[in-house]
Amino acid sequence: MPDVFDKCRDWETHRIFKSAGLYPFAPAVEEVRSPSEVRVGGRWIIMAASNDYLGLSADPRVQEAAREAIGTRGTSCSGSRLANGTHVLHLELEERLAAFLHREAALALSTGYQTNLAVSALLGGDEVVLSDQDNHASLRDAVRLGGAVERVFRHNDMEHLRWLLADTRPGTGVLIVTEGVFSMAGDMCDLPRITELAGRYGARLMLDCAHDLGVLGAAGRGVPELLGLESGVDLVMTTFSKSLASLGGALAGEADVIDYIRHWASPAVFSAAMTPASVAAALKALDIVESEPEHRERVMRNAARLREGLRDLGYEAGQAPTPVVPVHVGDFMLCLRLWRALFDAGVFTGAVIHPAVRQGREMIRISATAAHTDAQIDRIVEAFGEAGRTVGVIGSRGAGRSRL
Ligand SMILES: Cc1ncc(COP(=O)(O)O)c(C=O)c1O
Repeated sequence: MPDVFDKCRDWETHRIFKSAGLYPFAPAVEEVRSPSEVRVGGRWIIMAASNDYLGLSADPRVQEAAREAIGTRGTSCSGSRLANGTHVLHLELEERLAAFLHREAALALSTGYQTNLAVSALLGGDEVVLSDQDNHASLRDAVRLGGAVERVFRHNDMEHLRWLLADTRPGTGVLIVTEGVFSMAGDMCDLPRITELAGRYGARLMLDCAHDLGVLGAAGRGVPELLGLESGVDLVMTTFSKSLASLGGALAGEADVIDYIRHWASPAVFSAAMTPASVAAALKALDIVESEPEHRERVMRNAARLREGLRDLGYEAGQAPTPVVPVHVGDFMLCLRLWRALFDAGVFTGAVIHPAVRQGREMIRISATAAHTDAQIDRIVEAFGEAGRTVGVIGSRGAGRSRL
């Protein structure tokens, strides 16, 4: 009989990563001086891969809120939300989020991944989900868990989406699922067209705002606020692990829908509630998002400075004004070599390879944060110059010589 463990013993990616000195896949952080400076392998280097966009994980107010919650409520809720795990803090966070997002209700779960999985409660065999090709794995997994039919449209291809809507049997419930800011390439969905199509065909729209909440829009409510299209989105999802400097996630929408998910979603029913420290940190970070727009302004300035510097070197660094700056490489080994050269030059970026992206779409992903100083942004750019020349992805004179 074949051994189900056999495949684990000698798989190619594993071998490549080990030989590149990248085991287990990314180096472990030993100490954190700030969200933009960490010690790895005994060296202080610039962190350019963290999704702590507003730099709030280092904010003394957020840290104190987490400490206080541990002091008064302990380290764990030790039970699911439907059993003993709901504390008044969870309810406060849900009420605050619902009010912030101008929705009737919200449900907070222990990770963003689980939050997306919880949408499976809405998705039975009779429903069809129309999903962008570049959607996060958790959104794709939710459809599988629920058992709905998934039809994938080419990334941001609105004509393909329109065709799929027109091709769906009349009377079928349809949920369009996409992301405000796409997690890897940092581009935005075409929300004006999507909301128009959803309205025209009577489909519901769910938007994953993991990477835009707290960052985009005058008040930080993400892409729907930025584009003035909040009423066109039926279900908003966000995580707390990025701008809100914590761990967890939330769905916000109509009260009946949120209650239904709360009761029927396995990830909500069969998993422990967010820890008190995570809830308290997210609540405090939300206060800061609501009252201090300067952090948003700073991260967007840093992202623009980074993009401009990379373009001057000859890199194509994404078009959208978001904190996620992608450097497309398009080759697995080249991506790892560039990542390694950047790391050796003192910059910790994200090597984005399959399965995080489709094969051939490999990239180095940089996250700008409000914590980066101008000097750090300039050093990141400089490192891309050095590393790019070492690996041969840009020419010796930089601009205009890029092979990317
Ligand atoms: C678009 C998107 N949705 C959901 C998630 C899952 O969130 P979390 O990591 O907080 O579980 C992520 C995380 O990377 C993401 O990028």
